[in-house]
Amino acid sequence: MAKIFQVSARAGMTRVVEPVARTLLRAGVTPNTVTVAGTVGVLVGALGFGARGHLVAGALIVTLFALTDLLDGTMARMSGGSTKFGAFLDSSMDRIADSAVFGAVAYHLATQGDRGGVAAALICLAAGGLVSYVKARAEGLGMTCNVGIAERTERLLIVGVGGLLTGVGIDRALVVALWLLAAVSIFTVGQRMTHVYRQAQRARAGVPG
Ligand SMILES: CCCCCCCC/C=C\CCCCCCCC(=O)OC[C@H](COP(=O)(O)O[C@@H]1[C@H](O)[C@H](OP(=O)(O)O)[C@@H](O)[C@H](O)[C@H]1O)OC(=O)CCCCCCC/C=C\CCCCCCCC
Ligand SMILES: Nc1ccn([C@@H]2O[C@H](COP(=O)(O)O)[C@@H](O)[C@H]2O)c(=O)n1
Ligand SMILES: [Mg+2]
Ligand SMILES: [Mg+2]
Repeated sequence: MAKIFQVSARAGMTRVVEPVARTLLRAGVTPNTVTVAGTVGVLVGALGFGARGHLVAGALIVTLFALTDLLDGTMARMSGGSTKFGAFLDSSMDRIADSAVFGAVAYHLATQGDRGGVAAALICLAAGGLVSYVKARAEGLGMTCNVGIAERTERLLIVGVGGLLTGVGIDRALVVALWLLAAVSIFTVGQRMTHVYRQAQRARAGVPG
């Protein structure tokens, strides 16, 4: 379900993303520059706005710059220049951006004296990092781990919608979204670990694939 959403959302964005990617390439901008600039934009939105309680502005700025994550890969593919370093940079910058988003949310809730909300944000921070780590470790060991209900896009969407709703006055929306996200992130860690366990078992038994 999550995969279907991601694939169709990505397909829908292609018509917008490709012309922008072409224009940037013509202007001499490299995919790595877009990767880094997009992350800096997310940091500004999360730390400069979200952490200070400007939730609507924070969510909109983070959304705008998070979407550039679709642009760098497209630019790399268009220029025939997808690189190992680019893939490494993209994934590493994603972790920095995600940490800033959940760190900012935790900080904001701490300034409100909402200890439960801070706990939820910290669980999301840790569990989201684990979701990505388990995949990276599996891939490093030559396995695949492309599964899970709460991949990066879903995690950002859940916290973004929660932040936006609280920003327009629905007080508990952000904290409810964080507890929901904490639960689905932990579940996703379990899904990914189970997936890797099964692959390792099949490999030990000599089953191909
Ligand atoms: C206090 C302030 C709070 C502010 C919070 C705001 C949060 C932001 C709110 C919403 C943002 C939604 C935008 C989502 C854009 C996400 C873009 C994205 O991630 O695209 C990349 C993704 C493919 O990922 P990559 O291959 O580049 O990265 C992989 C990923 O990092 C993996 O992580 P993992 O899943 O494992 O944890 C790594 O493992 C892997 O190594 C790495 O390569 O793209 C897609 O797959 C599909 C793109 C879907 C496009 C989504 C479109 C969303 C449509 C509209 C967005 C606007 C909605 C507005 C909602 C309201 C928000 C305010
Ligand atoms: N600076 C970059 C960024 C990405 N890539 C390549 O694109 C893949 C990710 O594509 P997205 O559309 O999801 O961003 C990544 O794995 C790299 O192969 C790159 O080469 N340089
Ligand atoms: Mg990208
Ligand atoms: Mg990325």
